[in-house]
Amino acid sequence: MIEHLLTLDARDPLAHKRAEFTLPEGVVYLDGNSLGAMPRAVPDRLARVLHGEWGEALIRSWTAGADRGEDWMALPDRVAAKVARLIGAQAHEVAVGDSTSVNLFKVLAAALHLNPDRRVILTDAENFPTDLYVAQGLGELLGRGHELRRVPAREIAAQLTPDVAAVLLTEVDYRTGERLDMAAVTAAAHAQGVLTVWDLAHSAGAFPVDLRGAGADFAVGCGYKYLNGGPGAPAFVFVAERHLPHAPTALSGWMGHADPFEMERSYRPAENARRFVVGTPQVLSLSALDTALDVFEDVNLGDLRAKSLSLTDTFIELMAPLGERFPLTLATPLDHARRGSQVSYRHPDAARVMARLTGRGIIGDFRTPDILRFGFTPLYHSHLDVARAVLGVQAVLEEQA
Ligand SMILES: Cc1ncc(COP(=O)(O)O)c(C=O)c1O
Ligand SMILES: Nc1ccccc1C(=O)C[C@H](N)C(=O)O
Repeated sequence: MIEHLLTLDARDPLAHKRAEFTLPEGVVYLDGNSLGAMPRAVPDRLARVLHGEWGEALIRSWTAGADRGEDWMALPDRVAAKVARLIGAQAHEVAVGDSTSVNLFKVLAAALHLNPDRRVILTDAENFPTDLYVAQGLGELLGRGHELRRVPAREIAAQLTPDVAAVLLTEVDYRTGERLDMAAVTAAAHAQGVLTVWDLAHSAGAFPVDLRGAGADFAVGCGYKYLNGGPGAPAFVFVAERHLPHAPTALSGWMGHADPFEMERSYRPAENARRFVVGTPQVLSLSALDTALDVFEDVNLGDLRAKSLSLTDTFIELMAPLGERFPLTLATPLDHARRGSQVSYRHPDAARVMARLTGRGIIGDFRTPDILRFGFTPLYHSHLDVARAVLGVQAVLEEQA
């Protein structure tokens, strides 16, 4: 078996990418779906921004290099263009800034505005909490009788009734790693006059996303997971070109204005998705994300997906014998089309198992109530790492038995 894994690693077209990350010795880091590892080039970039651009050039950095598009003002747009490639969007459909939660509020507000005669936001009952809270809060704030209707993900297509304004879904479930069929759900929603809002937190950078191909209306996602932008990295927002002229910005700030330094008395939004940038761009964290995204520059996204599936297949295969000896139940679909880039198991004592695994340097996540979650990152994992992780799980389960 080990020979087979070594052969897979020897043939891995992405093997060289690992050297572009800083990872601690002796750790198998299976938590890039919560906080991605640090790309090696980030500290130097931040040092340049801190000492040169902030320390020396000071206020001039907002506009210095504008002719080459290197000014701080254009930084959100440069980062947006890099994200666009990873999510199958055009650069002018993407904006970067704020958090995923805040961006969710903006696009959901726009979607509800574009579908004014309907009052239901349909969502997966098990959606990530922030998605549920933002939708609930926005509905209450609007004070027009909006209802957040939570149904099991599998029933979404059957629940697209004429009262539904928007469907809010996370493409890859944060607990089980189950991936929804974005194109099919979007087509079904559109057939019923429903707009779609996709949360790509566990998709962007994990595999190629095709928002345009799917015909999606709106999307958001995190900068700090598979995009490796660092803790609290700015998030992204996608608005399909056809909605841009009509999509209102619930938070209309001066940095989303068509010409911020004109200081006009009334708001005139930028024509592109830049209108969804609200206030002053977070230059330090945007710079880290900008450099982190360069890691993807020479990456073929088909290779990324193929390797992700090979890693998760290998993990599932090597874990199978443990499932016969211990109370472990696979929670992730075997079907490739329904899988993201993580594998999860249910275990009655999952919290303790994960604490012990972490103690051994196998870092994954426990998710309430009983989920052991292992995130695989095709840019910095080898098949040998997968085997090390399984040996760690075996040791912990044997210790606990
Ligand atoms: C599906 C999903 N949406 C959103 C978030 C996070 O949103 P924020 O970055 O605003 O905390 C996460 C993880 O924290 C997530 O898993
Ligand atoms: N942003 C965080 C801050 C602190 C701890 C975890 C997170 C996560 O991102 C969790 C992740 N969304 C998850 O799917 O579990």
